[in-house]
Amino acid sequence: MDMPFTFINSAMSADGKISTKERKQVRISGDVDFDRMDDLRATSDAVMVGIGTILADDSSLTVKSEARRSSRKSKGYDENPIRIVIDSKARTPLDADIFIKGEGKRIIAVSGSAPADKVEMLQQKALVIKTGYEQVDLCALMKELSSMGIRRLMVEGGATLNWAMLSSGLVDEVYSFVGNLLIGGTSAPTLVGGVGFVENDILPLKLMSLEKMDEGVLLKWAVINDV
Ligand SMILES: NC(=O)C1=CN([C@@H]2O[C@H](COP(=O)(O)OP(=O)(O)OC[C@H]3O[C@@H](n4cnc5c(N)ncnc54)[C@H](OP(=O)(O)O)[C@@H]3O)[C@@H](O)[C@H]2O)C=CC1
Ligand SMILES: Nc1nc(O)c(N)c(N[C@@H]2O[C@H](COP(=O)(O)O)[C@@H](O)[C@H]2O)n1
Repeated sequence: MDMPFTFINSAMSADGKISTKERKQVRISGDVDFDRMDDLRATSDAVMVGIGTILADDSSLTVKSEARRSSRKSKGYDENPIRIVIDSKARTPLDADIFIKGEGKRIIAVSGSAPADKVEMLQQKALVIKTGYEQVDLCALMKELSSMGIRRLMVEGGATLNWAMLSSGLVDEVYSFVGNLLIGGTSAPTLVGGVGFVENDILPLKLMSLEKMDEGVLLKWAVINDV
């Protein structure tokens, strides 16, 4: 089965950090990059984040531009792409902005380790898809998303989900805005977290484009998965 075309979009500091050591959201992008991100959301079938990002940032993942929302509507789509949270243990708060803000479908991807009562509560707010035992089985989930008609998937982090998707060979492209600031801190999350690759398994990239944007640089990379 064809997997969705999947890209990661992220903003990082000049030292590769995507937030602070307290995992607090930092404004790294300028207005132009935020607008570019909004356009990516508006042109995607679904936007995915990890539960760490929901708990840290309370992201709504909505399309901010009214014109883009109207354009989606006029084509018969919901105003916002399907919003997906990767949340093995069903920890997504019921009052999270992702449920409160904006119209459109939500998917909470849980695993067999999610408590039944929490799953039941989430089912009142979203479609709940269960894969895997302890953690969400991302490959199985991606197949299911594909069977639902999701062709273009935007992954918005954070570090742990980025690692899990990349190390499972599920990402086609990575778009990284590099901003004009240094965050520092060994424990501050970087673009890709997780356990990391050993030397023989390091994932190669091909540079697609490089563009000066706001006070930083936008890098677009293709992931070479088949080496
Ligand atoms: N600058 C930027 O562009 C962005 C920055 N961020 C920042 O990133 C930080 C959050 O990143 P992080 O803490 O890494 O959290 P993530 O958002 O990456 O979520 C990670 C969690 O996903 C869950 N998960 C479920 N299934 C899997 C799986 N198969 N593999 C891996 N994880 C899985 C795990 O929790 P469980 O086991 O409970 O399911 C895991 O802890 C915040 O500080 C946020 O501000 C986030 C997005 C964009
Ligand atoms: N692209 C980008 N640039 C930055 O400077 C950022 N701080 C982020 N952060 C992520 O943007 C998302 C916020 O979404 P909503 O505005 O709530 O819809 C969230 O995922 C942040 O972590 N991104």
